[in-house]
Amino acid sequence: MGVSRCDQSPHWALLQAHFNASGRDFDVRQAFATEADRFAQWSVAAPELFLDLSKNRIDAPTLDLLLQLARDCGLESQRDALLAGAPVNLTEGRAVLHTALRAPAGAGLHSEAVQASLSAMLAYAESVRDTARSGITDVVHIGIGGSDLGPAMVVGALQAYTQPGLRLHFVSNVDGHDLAGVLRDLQAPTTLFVVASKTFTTQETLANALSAKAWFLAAGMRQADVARHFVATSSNTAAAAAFGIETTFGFWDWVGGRYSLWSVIGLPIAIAIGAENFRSLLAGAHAMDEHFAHTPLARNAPVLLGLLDVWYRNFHGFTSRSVAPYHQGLKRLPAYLQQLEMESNGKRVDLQGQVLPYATSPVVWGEAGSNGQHAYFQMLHQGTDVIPVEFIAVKKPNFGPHVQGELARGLADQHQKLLANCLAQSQALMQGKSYEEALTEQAPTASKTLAPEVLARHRSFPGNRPSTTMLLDALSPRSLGALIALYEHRVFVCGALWGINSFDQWGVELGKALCNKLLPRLSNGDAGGLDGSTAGLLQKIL
Ligand SMILES: O=P(O)(O)OC[C@H]1O[C@](O)(CO)[C@@H](O)[C@@H]1O
Repeated sequence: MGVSRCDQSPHWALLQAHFNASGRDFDVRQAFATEADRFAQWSVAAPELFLDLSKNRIDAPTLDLLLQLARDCGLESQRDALLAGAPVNLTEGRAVLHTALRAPAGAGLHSEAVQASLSAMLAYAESVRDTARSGITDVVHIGIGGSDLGPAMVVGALQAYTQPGLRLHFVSNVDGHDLAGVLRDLQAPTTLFVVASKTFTTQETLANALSAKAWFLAAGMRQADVARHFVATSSNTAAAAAFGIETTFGFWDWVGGRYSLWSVIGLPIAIAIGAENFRSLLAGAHAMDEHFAHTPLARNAPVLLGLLDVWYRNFHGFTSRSVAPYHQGLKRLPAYLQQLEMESNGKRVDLQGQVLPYATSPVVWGEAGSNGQHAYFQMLHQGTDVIPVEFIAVKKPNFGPHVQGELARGLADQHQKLLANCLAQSQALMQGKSYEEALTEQAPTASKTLAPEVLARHRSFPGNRPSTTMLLDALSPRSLGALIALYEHRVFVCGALWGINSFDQWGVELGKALCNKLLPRLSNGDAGGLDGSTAGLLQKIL
């Protein structure tokens, strides 16, 4: 049966009944005790990564119902429509075709245009990388949201693949401290600015670009130099030209902002890691696209993750999910995922505009491990909320060619510690520590005067806290491409079941409009007609 929303499927009610009967009390520890092959049953090999779902509150009957729910919602036909370029972004009347950007030459939609755009962008990136000829030592990428987070996250993750002597900087915030901090150590003659904005109307980006240009000219450069030192990436080439930028790498309206790192918006990535590595990034993502398109739902990694998200959000009522990448290079991944997931699925009406009676996007948050362990993991282990955690571990480190000898041995040892920490955290979340165990334990730092029973209650852990572990062999352009595409498709799966448009972002418009109205008041001091709080704050600022 085909329904446009998950709650219209009979399996929605069946899932609720199943949750009430057994799902609520599901204990992962018991599941491991009774299912000898639980790890094998609940792990999946997908391109470039291995997914261990076994520490989640899931069993075969639950998955079966979730799969039936997905089929009722037409997940496969919705996926096929997305990949075929149907206008699935209903409210903007657009196709959503980031997958076409990573299809091999000759395959995929718009292939000719995509390959031409890619080749031009990569050729330019290579010319910048030829620092002896280009004279460029620093590239400042100016953009925000989807025109910043993806490139910044990928460049950070692939540091080991970057070229010495060519530094990438990312400026996004309208707060001038961001640009000022970056410009402090730069020289105008050796700096290239890339102004990235799909619409080329974004306040933050245009303000930073104007200030960057003013700094450039004030440093003794001529107007004629601007052409060589400022380029743009945008789907609004006319606006970029009107802004005074001669060279713009264009792209299409069917590339959503938060899905745009695969397009010319990825220029800083290509400058950082080179054309060949950029193509590997695309190839890794394409491999995941193929997995998503052709693997049966029950073994399809993004589908399984998406179904688990629905199970946790709509039945268990978990309000957030924490992402813990155990690789310092992935420290910006949580921020990137916040836009990908929360801008995509932070919606409250269905495709017909009807208010939804169920929850959609969870809060997504996190920090690189092991740092997070010393900040918020206390709450994950003993707090009152259950928050599923997603661990990302990388088997082999790659510190770069400068790491040799004793340092290499020391850092390899640190990597073992990192992996042990990662495994230990998911183990501790699941295992917990019973009151009885805590009672029998000696804790050297514990109070000697407090009753042991009271102490044991403070020192016990409930356990049964769910987690997923994603394992990558190495953090390479290819594996990172696959990882990002996995997340993109998982977000799509959730949106498809929830019956929402995952590809618009009207929710950010109101704040933008009000900001434009407030801006002159900060100069003229007029607080007339404002609400009491905003008027009061304005007067305090002035
Ligand atoms: O690339 P642009 O057009 O400057 O937009 C930047 C970002 O602003 C948003 O429109 C809203 O925050 C995002 O969707 C987008 O990624």
